[in-house]
Formats: sequence, C-alpha cells, structure tokens
Amino acid sequence: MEKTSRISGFYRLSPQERLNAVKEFAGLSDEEASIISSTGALKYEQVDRMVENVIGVMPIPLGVAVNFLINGKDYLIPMAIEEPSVIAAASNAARMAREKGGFQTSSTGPFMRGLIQVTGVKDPYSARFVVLAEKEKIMEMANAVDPILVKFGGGCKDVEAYVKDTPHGPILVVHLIVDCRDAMGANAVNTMAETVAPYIEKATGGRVYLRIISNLADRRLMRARAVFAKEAIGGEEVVDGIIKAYEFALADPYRAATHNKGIMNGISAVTLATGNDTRAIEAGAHAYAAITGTYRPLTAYEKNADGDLVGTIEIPLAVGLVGGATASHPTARANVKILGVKTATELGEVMAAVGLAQNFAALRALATEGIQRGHMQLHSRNVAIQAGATGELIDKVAEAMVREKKVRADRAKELLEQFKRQSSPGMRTP
Ligand SMILES: CC(C)(COP(=O)([O-])OP(=O)([O-])OC[C@H]1O[C@@H](n2cnc3c(N)ncnc32)[C@H](O)[C@@H]1OP(=O)([O-])[O-])[C@@H](O)C(=O)NCCC(=O)NCCSC(=O)C[C@@](C)(O)CC(=O)[O-]
Ligand SMILES: NC(=O)C1=CN([C@@H]2O[C@H](COP(=O)(O)OP(=O)(O)OC[C@H]3O[C@@H](n4cnc5c(N)ncnc54)[C@H](OP(=O)(O)O)[C@@H]3O)[C@@H](O)[C@H]2O)C=CC1
Repeated sequence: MEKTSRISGFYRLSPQERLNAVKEFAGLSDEEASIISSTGALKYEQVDRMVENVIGVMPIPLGVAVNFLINGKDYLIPMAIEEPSVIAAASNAARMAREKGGFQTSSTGPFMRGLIQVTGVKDPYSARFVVLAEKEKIMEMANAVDPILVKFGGGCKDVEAYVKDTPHGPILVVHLIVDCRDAMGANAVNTMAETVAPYIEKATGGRVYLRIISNLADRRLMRARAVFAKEAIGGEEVVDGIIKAYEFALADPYRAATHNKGIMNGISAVTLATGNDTRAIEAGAHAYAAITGTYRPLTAYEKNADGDLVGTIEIPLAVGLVGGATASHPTARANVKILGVKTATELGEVMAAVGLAQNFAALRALATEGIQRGHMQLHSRNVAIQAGATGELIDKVAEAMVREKKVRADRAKELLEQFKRQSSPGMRTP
C-alpha cells in the first residue's frame, strides 16, 4: 500500500499507537522505537500533555557550568545542549572572571510589548492621539483580565502608539507595555491585547488584525559586565586580540552572526534547561542585534585604565519561572532549583552573564590558538562514537585523533579497526 502522511485524527491516538504508526511508516526497528519511547524521568502521560501528537522524547545532555560568581553570589548553571565544549568554555571563562570579582549585572525590568495592528483608519495620526488619551481606560481593561499578575505587582503599565506605512496604506500600531513579573508573559500579554482590541477599533474607527506579543523585548534588557585581568587570560596580546575580534564583529555582519551564535550557545542552553522558550529568546536576541538597522554584536570589549579587558553584554531575555514548561517539566523545575534564582529577572541576569562568559571563551580561543584544539578535543569523543567505538575504545580513539590532530570520521574508523585488531587474541604477542 502507498505510504501517506495524511493521518486524520492522529492526535486522538495514544502515544504508543502513534509510535506504532510512525514505526510502520518509517520502517523503524523495535530497538529504534523503544529508544524514542523511553521517556526517562518523564511519564508518557506528562509529555503527551505538553505538546501534540507525542510519540516519545528527544533527550539532550544536561551539564552544569561551574565557577560562576555573579553579583557576589556563587551559581551552578544547568545547561541543556548537544554541542561539545560549550559547558567547558563557559566554566573556563567564569573561572577567569573570578579574579576581578566575577560578573555584575543589572536590567530594565520584566516589561513586554503587546502589539495591536489597526488598519483602515482614515486619520491615523489623530487616531494615535485618541488612543493615547484613552490610555488609562485601555490599561484598566487589560488589567482586569489578569488579576493574579496585577496582584504580584505586574500588569499593563503603559500604552504607546505610532503610525507605519504599508503597501495598503498607513496602519496604527498600538503597544501595551506589560510588566510580566515572573512570567515570560506571552499568554498574559496576548490575552490583554485581544481583550482591548474591540475598544481600540471603536475608538479609532479602524479594523484590528493582529493582537500578539512582540519578541523584540527591548523593555526586558539584561546586562552583565566583567573585568578579565590581563594576567589571568594570557597577557596584553590576548586582551588586544579579543578587542580586535570584537571590532571585526562590529564592522562585519558575517562575523557578527557567528559572534552572536557563540553567545547564544550558552543562553539557549540555559533557556532549554529551565524549560523556557528558545525560539522567543533567539528571535529577541537577533532582532535586538539589528535594532539600529545594522546587525551588530551583542557584547562589547574594551581595555580599562589598568590594561585589563572589560566585557559587557546587553540582551533582551524574556524568560519566566512560572507558566510555560518551566512549571510543568520536572527537570526544568529541578534545574531552576540548582540555579537558585528567585525571580525571572534574576534568571535573565544570570543568563546574560553566561552569554558574556561564553562569548569571551570563544573569542579568547579564536584570537589565540584557534577554536579547533579545545573544541575538537571534546568533539573527538562524538566522532569516535559515530565511527562505532564503544566502551573504553571511545576515549582511546578520541585521544589518538587529538594527538595526531586528525579528528575525522575516516581516521576514527581506521584507528578503531587498528585498536580492535591489537586487542584481538590472535594479534597478541605470545
Ligand atoms: C575547551 C576549553 C575550555 C579548554 O581549555 P584549556 O585551556 O585546555 O583548559 P584547562 O585544562 O586549562 O582548564 C581550564 C578550565 O576549563 C574548564 N574545562 C577544561 N576542560 C574541560 C572539560 N573537558 N570539561 C569541563 N570543563 C573543562 C574547567 O573549568 C577548567 O578549570 P579547572 O576545572 O581545571 O579548574 C577552551 O579551549 C575553550 O574555552 N575553548 C572555547 C570553546 C568554545 O567556545 N566552544 C563553543 C563551541 S564553538 C562555537 O559554536 C562558537 C564559535 C566559536 O563559533 C563562536 C564564535 O566564533 O565567536
Ligand atoms: N511569540 C511568543 O513568544 C509566544 C509564546 N507563547 C508561549 O507562551 C508561554 C509563556 O506564557 P506566559 O504568559 O508566561 O505563561 P502562563 O500564562 O502560563 O503564565 C503566566 C501567568 O501566571 C500567573 N502568575 C502566577 N504567579 C506569577 C508571578 N509571580 N509573576 C507573573 N505571573 C504569575 C499570572 O496570572 P494567571 O494565573 O491569571 O494566568 C500570569 O498571567 C510559553 O510557553 C511560550 O512558548 C505563546 C504565544 C506566542
């Protein structure tokens, strides 16, 4: 029979039934199906309630970066990531930052923007004034739908509006500025935007289309700063090399994209480990990097009067401790406990420090010996596993490749065969 992906009511099946259907469709072996369905600490019923059409889980390694001293407090940082050397690099940078007191952080507060797109307004500039004059009423309506958020000191705190040109004529864009406290805030903000939309339509005579949170969270900026003593990082030449690396990113978006990817190595890993929305965080970070119209690095580096390196980062981080998977995923909850953060803003500030550390470690490697030695050394075990190595042969093959500076799949296979031959009884010297 012809295979088809048109499966009506797939969502009504149990996870096991869905998995059976997928197994048949894709020709999975019993072993492959059982790997997908082994949900570890989670129960099948739990994951089945988190997203749709569940067949199993995709486990990602969870590690802990050490050495972080932030605002005088010691933190262990849980990081969920598949890429080798990221956790080692963060720990390495945090170790070097400690000498001058670690990281200092600050932030703007947990404000998000809810956007309301008003179209077909005859006099949009005048409509803008009407909306602004109705600010108190609009905020009151928005806050009425989330008394719990208001109880915690949050809620809609301001209304902004501006006119934008589009191919179908000018539109009025209204922003609800919402203090989300310890929530990421998307559900809260979207509900508020949908609630006030009919009132805005009436007040402006326009037609509202989109009512949705903005992920360009420029009112939820997290900042971190660290001084890296020149002696601790390899001397003046290393300081200059890192500043030149930063200047490259400042001058060239091709480099800035990779520079920022390095920052997000750390930030996305903490986002995932704490059950936060990785897409929201990535979208916000890259949109903010381009907010001036030119895509720029999210960190900056300069030399202080003592000749030490000063690194800074400013990045929007819409993360929460309540809502989303943070509250429902047991591993995320345990990871928040490891972090010991008490508010969403504290989590965001810690994450900014991790982003700065991650970027510093990568730039230090890039500006000196290159990224491959440290990274490939740690990646070599993956290459050995891919070549079929198991048990103690993994480290043996990995170490041999690093020694030879040939961390490649073909070499891993050759070495594996060689080690296997050496250890087989027939090859032993009598
Ligand atoms: C990899 C290191 C840390 C080695 O660095 P090293 O100098 O060989 O390490 P070390 O043996 O001197 O150890 C220093 C510290 O690093 C940590 N450390 C050291 N080894 C380990 C390990 N195995 N597991 C866990 N932690 C480790 C650990 O904290 C240790 O302190 P200690 O515990 O000894 O007191 C260094 O070379 C490094 O920081 N490299 C940067 C690697 C990196 O940035 N990786 C990210 C992936 S590459 C990428 O995606 C981004 C990029 C690069 O494209 C971004 C960009 O272009 O900007
Ligand atoms: N563009 C985007 O980024 C979008 C993201 N999302 C998703 O939205 C989810 C996050 O939404 P979010 O609104 O944070 O989650 P929730 O709606 O689950 O949680 C927020 C709610 O928790 C209650 N709450 C309890 N204690 C607190 C506290 N201390 N601080 C703040 N609120 C508190 C509030 O009121 P109450 O109990 O009355 O609700 C608040 O509205 C994520 O899963 C994200 O992936 C969804 C749509 C779009």
